[in-house]
Amino acid sequence: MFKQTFKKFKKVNPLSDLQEVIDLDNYDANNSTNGLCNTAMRWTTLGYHHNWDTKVYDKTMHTPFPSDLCYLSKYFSLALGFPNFIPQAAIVNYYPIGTSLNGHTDHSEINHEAPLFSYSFGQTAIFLIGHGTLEEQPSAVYLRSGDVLVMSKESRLCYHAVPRIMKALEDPWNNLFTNPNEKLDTFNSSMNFELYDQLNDELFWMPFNRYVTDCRININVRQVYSSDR
Ligand SMILES: O=C(O)CCC(=O)C(=O)O
Ligand SMILES: [Fe+2]
Repeated sequence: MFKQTFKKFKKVNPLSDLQEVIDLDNYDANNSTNGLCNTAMRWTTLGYHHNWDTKVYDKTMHTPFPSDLCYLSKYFSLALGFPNFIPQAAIVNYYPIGTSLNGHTDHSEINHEAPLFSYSFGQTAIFLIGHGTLEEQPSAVYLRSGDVLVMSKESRLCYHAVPRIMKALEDPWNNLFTNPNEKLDTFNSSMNFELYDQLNDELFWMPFNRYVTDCRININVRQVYSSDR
């Protein structure tokens, strides 16, 4: 998934600010910079692309939604009582430590009944979740690597923000792949085994590991329309 967003979507996605996050084509394991000393927040979009200028999803701007992210989101939506959820669009946010995201609501989707699923990887975020107006006090929660946040029902249209990315106390992303039996988990039908095996290859994993050592990646998945179009 990260490889896809770093490499493929960087090239083909017209609505992306993904520059110099990791240059996989020219990555040099002995060079400590490799575009990683990036201080700005970057983003890219998947599926139906959100146009940040017009704030609408343009139906003509569509690229296939990644199947692994689709399976994952359907798994959570089914388990949490939203069996009709259709993953149609995602925003991938890349946050170096020290960056932030201003308060906003996500209301550009036509369908506000469907939940929004948000996955966090790498460094820890302080996430503020507010209410329907800016007058009410928000609550603060940590979003750590592996956390899944669901915004559904009344929270779907609430104000939220990421005021700070902080250094995580642990790096669980580095001990995920030690047990081969993990391959037999729930997702094995949707897993890309070739990619999974590459994760044990230190050279393959190194650029991603170096990136999440100082940065956070958030992927948030939305249903835009009422049905599949
Ligand atoms: O990074 C996060 O946890 C939130 C991102 C977000 O709110 C958004 O992309 O709309
Ligand atoms: Fe948001």
